Amino acid sequence: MTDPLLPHEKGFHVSWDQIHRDSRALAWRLDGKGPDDGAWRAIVAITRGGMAPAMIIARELDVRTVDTISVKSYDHQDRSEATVLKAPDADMMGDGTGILIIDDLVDSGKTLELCRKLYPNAHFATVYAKPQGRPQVDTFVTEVSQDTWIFFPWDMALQYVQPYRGKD
Ligand SMILES: O=P(O)(O)OC[C@H]1O[C@H](OP(=O)(O)OP(=O)(O)O)[C@H](O)[C@@H]1O
Ligand code: HPA
Ligand SMILES: [Mg+2]
Repeated sequence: MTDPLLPHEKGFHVSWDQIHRDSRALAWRLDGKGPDDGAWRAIVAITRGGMAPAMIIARELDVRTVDTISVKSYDHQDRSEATVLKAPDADMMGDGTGILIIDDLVDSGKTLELCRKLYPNAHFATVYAKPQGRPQVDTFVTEVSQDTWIFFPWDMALQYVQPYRGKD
């Protein structure tokens, strides 16, 4: 059966400019919300997707200590069990108090659920959120429907498209 939806109707395509603006908006929401006079002790990016937003947020909030947690949950668009491939510095993390953990998006919530078990007092923030994962995220900017696939600029390239009326 042919799919009734055009590609652009199934996907939410995010440009570099938009991820920059949305990551800045997330930073401004997080500003002054840390436990220590409003300051955050460190930012931890969930690799790989959280790295670009985390860099932008670290710059906006003037946080110089940035670490990573490597979590793998998907092979392309297929979900698998979330596993930690590399943990951040244990002494710095403690139970997560004062740590801002950033990802590009929350979908099923499995990635953040795993990170929350490890660092229960950290603050979890994502740029985008789908409804199923919302309970796992403390702060986000934009919600999209569960059946929308978000395409990030690092996974895309500019290419020619047929005019709309040229399609059959
Ligand atoms: O809420 P969930 O259902 O767990 O999905 C969200 C996670 O999935 C993607 O990462 P992925 O594991 O594909 O790795 P990547 O960031 O390296 O692309 C995305 O960047 C989030 O980290
Ligand atoms: O919608 C998505 N887009 C990109 N990566 C993802 N990983 C889980 N969900 C998504
Ligand atoms: Mg990821």
